[in-house]
Amino acid sequence: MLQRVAVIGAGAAGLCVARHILSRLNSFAPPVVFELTDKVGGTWCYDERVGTYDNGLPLHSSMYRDLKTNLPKEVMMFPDYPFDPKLNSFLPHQEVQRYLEGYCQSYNILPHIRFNTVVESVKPVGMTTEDEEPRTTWKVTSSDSSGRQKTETFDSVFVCSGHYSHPHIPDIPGIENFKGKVLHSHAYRYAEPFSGQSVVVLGAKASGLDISIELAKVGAQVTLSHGRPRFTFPLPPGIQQSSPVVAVNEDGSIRFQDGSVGAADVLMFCTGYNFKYPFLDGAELGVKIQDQLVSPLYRFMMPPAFPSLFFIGICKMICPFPNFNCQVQFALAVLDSSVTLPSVAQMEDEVQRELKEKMEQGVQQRHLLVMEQNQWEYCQTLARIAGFPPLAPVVRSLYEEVWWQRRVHPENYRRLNYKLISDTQWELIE
Ligand SMILES: Cc1cc2nc3c(=O)[nH]c(=O)nc-3n(C[C@H](O)[C@H](O)[C@H](O)COP(=O)(O)OP(=O)(O)OC[C@H]3O[C@@H](n4cnc5c(N)ncnc54)[C@H](O)[C@@H]3O)c2cc1C
Repeated sequence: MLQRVAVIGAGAAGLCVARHILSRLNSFAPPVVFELTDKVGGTWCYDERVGTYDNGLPLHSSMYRDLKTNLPKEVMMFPDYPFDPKLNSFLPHQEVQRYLEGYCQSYNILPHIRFNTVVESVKPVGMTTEDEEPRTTWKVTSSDSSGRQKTETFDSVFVCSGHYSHPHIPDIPGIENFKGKVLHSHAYRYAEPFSGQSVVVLGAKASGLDISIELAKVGAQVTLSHGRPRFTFPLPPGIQQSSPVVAVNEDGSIRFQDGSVGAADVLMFCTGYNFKYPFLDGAELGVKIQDQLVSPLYRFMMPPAFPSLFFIGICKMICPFPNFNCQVQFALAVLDSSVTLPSVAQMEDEVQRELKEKMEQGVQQRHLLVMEQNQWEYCQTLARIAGFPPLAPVVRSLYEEVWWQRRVHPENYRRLNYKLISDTQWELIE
């Protein structure tokens, strides 16, 4: 019997699931992709509004107007679907959106997407038939734009709802005393309104650094406050670094970790996002869903007790599209039984052992889903077990080159253009 798969979200991850299911129609029925907005692309759909949509749901995308990709298209692409070769390596967000629309068209995914439809609940249901092993099916309840609710049954569910939508705001004692504007990068769209203002940007990862540079360009005085080693590369004029903000004093002034005190018009939190899956009951799945961690997940995808529910793209600091592509192929190999999983107890043990090892190495709980260097071996392992082609070594080497360029020239690295010349080599082009 063909398996019925529900996909939550039509961003890059959900589209990737649909694309691979549609190429395996001997084992799977065409997927049902639920998408709460009226567009594909998720994160890459720029929306000038902030706050909520007309239907009152919170806005999903955290995209800002002038964002350019921080990965070159040569490594960012799905390995089986290149970007237009005429484009530069680093792209404005509109080009990524166009790319995802093209992907959708090429694999004829559009007819399988139910737009303006929000998944409200996903529940496992035990099912036993006479001639089969007991297995789980899933009841998925969704509601469309006219509020009509529908519950349908699926054999598996792919959670592709993204994790850059729910702002993480660290607890800062006295923040209620701050007299200026407080916002999170989720609600940042462009720099002009901050011209001439003093802005303390909290956090210096990708968004913190990029937004600081945008703000400085329009004449804001930026204090980039972070707990990382002080950056030694030149920052543009208008940006100074400081230690983390530890409190806001009663008079509204800001206290930093090194004891200094400052004033600002704006506090801009570039402090990342929380995991939130309002349609899942973690306890029922044996999974703890915390702000910064979802665990245990076998191979960073499946709750051990429910290996027909898959989280795609949950890890941080990865090369997203290639990573999704590996996870999806692995997950489908599990579903069509070309991969046999260990027992539930063994999967649980393995995840707990890995978590324990990381904590013993000093990894903080909120960083347990950060993959960074381990992502390549992870993808390699998925490919080996499920028998699909591994990522070409050039993806890693160019990714690492760009990573280094970004650290040294955060303002200028996007001017470079690259060309892949083989599976193992790239070159810099004029
Ligand atoms: C500011 C910013 C810059 C980035 N820059 C880069 C970059 O340069 N290069 C790169 O490779 N990656 C970048 N990323 C990472 C980016 O998030 C991933 O590349 C990728 O787009 C994530 O895709 P996704 O499908 O997992 O999630 P999303 O793109 O977030 O898609 C999730 C989809 O699920 C839908 N959805 C959510 N909940 C429900 C529900 N209950 N029911 C139905 N639908 C639902 C949403 O509407 C959305 O369409 C960036 C991220 C951000 C936030």
